[in-house]
Amino acid sequence: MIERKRKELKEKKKSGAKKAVEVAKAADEEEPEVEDMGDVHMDANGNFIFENESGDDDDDDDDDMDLDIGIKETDQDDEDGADDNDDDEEYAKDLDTMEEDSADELSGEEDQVTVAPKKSQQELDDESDESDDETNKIEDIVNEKRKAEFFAPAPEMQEKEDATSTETFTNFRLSRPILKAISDMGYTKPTPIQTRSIPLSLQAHDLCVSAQTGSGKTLAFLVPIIERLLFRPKDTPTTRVLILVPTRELGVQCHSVALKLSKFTDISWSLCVGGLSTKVQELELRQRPDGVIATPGRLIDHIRNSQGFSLDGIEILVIDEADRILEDGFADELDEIIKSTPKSRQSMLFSATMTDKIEDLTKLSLNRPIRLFVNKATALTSRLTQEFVRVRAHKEESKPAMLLALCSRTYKEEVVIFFRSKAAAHYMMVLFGLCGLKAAELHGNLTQLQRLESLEAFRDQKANFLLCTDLASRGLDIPGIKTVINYDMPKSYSTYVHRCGRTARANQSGIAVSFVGESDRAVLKMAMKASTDEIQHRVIPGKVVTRFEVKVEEMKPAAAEVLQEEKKEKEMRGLEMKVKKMENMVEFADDIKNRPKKSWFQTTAEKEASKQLGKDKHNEDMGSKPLTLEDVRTPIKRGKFDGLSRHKRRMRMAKEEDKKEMAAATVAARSAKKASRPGRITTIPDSSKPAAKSNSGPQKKKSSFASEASGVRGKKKSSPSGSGSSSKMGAKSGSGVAKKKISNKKFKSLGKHKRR
Ligand SMILES: Nc1ncnc2c1ncn2[C@@H]1O[C@H](COP(=O)(O)OP(=O)(O)OP(=O)(O)O)[C@@H](O)[C@H]1O
Repeated sequence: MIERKRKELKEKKKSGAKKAVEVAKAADEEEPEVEDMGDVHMDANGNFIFENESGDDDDDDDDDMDLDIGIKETDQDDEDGADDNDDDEEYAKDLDTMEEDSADELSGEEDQVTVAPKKSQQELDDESDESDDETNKIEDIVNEKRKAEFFAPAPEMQEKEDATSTETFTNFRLSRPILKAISDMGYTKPTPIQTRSIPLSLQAHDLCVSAQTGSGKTLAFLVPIIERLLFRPKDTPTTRVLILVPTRELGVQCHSVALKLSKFTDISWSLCVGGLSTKVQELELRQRPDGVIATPGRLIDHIRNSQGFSLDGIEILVIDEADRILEDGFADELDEIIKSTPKSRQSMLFSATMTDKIEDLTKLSLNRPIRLFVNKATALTSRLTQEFVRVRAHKEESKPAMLLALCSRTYKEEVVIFFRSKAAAHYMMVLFGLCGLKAAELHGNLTQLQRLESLEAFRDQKANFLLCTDLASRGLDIPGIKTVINYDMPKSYSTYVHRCGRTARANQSGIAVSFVGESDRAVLKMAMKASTDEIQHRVIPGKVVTRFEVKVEEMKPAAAEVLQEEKKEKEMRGLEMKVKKMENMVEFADDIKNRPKKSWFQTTAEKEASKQLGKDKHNEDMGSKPLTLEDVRTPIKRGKFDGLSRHKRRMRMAKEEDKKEMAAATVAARSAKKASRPGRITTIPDSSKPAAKSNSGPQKKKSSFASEASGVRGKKKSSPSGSGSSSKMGAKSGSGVAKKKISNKKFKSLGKHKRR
């Protein structure tokens, strides 16, 4: 009796699952294409067309990733030899829960925020493709050995975690003027990284330093530099210190801290970054300032073209955000800079995501550097709350509405919002303006003046929102930023760390909210793995999103008008500049002819290639094989298994081999069978038979965001409650239309083994 009942129940669930699969599949086929933000254009109807500016294709790896909710996992269970019915039951359970928890069904107007259950480190490690890879272990051992040879051992005291407790700045035996400046700036105790690195830096050790964002690395390198500069020989002015930074804004910021710290000294600093007057910088450099803070490109320009300027006297070189400068297409510039400085210099590298890869570091000709990794376990502080908002593939176009909902209702001030492209940031800036939200933008399409003005407006709280690209992701220190929103999730975890690090700085707390789409799960997974704290899942009620979608629709014509006007203005400005240039060429013809020819470090094409190289390398997520510019100049032939992890590559290769063997065996069996048959006399084609149906069409993958975000994968048997928290997470759709959209019409028509 019990057995019969159980069977009936199973049958019922099974048919329910199939029905759900059908509904989901049908909805899936209605899904619109995912919109990719890029350059904004307008069509004849005033609708916006986005062109992907970066040319990046997010979906490269999707085929290789286990992304599906239910379906893929069901298939996996099949491979494992699990019971078919159980698979369907589990899948049905997912879908059922999703219907219950759909964001559309949220009763109030309030967002729903729940804690995503955290996976144990063991579970996450087990999932990792390469964690149990024997070859990796050997590689790790070899790498560790190489590192032990390359780095000098850190002094014992450096390992103490509570190093700050009794330390004060006076313990470093700093000179009075600098202690006075520190006290003037309001600092009483050094931060852990300052405690550890300042004494070593004062002893002129080479350093590779990694410490959390906002932990005071700038002071950690500036204080000992200024202290040492106080004792410089003063007979001939020489530029002894060079600080390299990746962005102009970071240069401006670092320069301002250096000036404050040197306030009571006679130490001079010069700022050499792009976008500011080369002439003024040239004049300053001629005075041989004690220290120069520079971006690599502008510095090269000065080395080559500013008379009398050289790096011959450099005694201390600092590379801030060193992993960025090492990876981001700066390779050739960095080479030239390193070659121009004396080998005897002291070198210090700083970053929150500092690489300790020997291949990257050897080119800097470091002298047995000491590696200081403070809080190595996580580059993000525990004072940061991480939230994720799921964006389903078919709801990508609702992102502007979701963002406006978030910024109008929840996070209303001191918010930095990151976009993948300049155009997307600007488009949103227009929408924010039309909505009456006070915003400023910061990206590479602005002039340097506009960039600095935007920063100032945001700093002075004249703007509540700063809409920016990754230009602002590193190093910027704006006190009081409460929230960081990743409108587009970055492609690498290190960028995620730096973006989130714009908040929760210097012992303050902060929130990072990320819109996570189907292609962003790799970074989400890494964030979950790296986080020692709870991660929240935010759901914006469907009706709220719909309301803002209507608003966005209504604003489109006005936004189009604004963009159109801006375009015209830009064209006018371009024309004016051309006219001015021609006038100058006529007026100063002699002068121009007699000027020494400027030498450029890279041609525009080479710069582009270099940039692309940087992008690719950056996206490799802390890099693996060092690429050369040549790799970019000559198109790389991609192998069949390129880009796959070793584990996946081996799986694929094994599968292919199995396939080949099977095919060979089938052919052999067929020909043996054929050979044993008596020979035919004639063959009559049977036109009445229908052609065999092909079921080999491409298979669309399904989402498993819920399981990723909740930390529970598809084989829900591990959940003791049996409720399957993954299904719960999945149900809380950001847009609240979960039940409608997972379709399986196409799927249903196929046999289960053919689905695979
Ligand atoms: N000893 C200190 N005591 C209190 N606050 C400090 C101290 N040192 C630095 N700060 C403050 O901490 C904040 C972050 O410092 P800083 O910009 O140097 O961080 P960072 O580690 O370089 O961050 P990022 O990795 O994002 O570049 C600044 O606002 C700075 O004023």
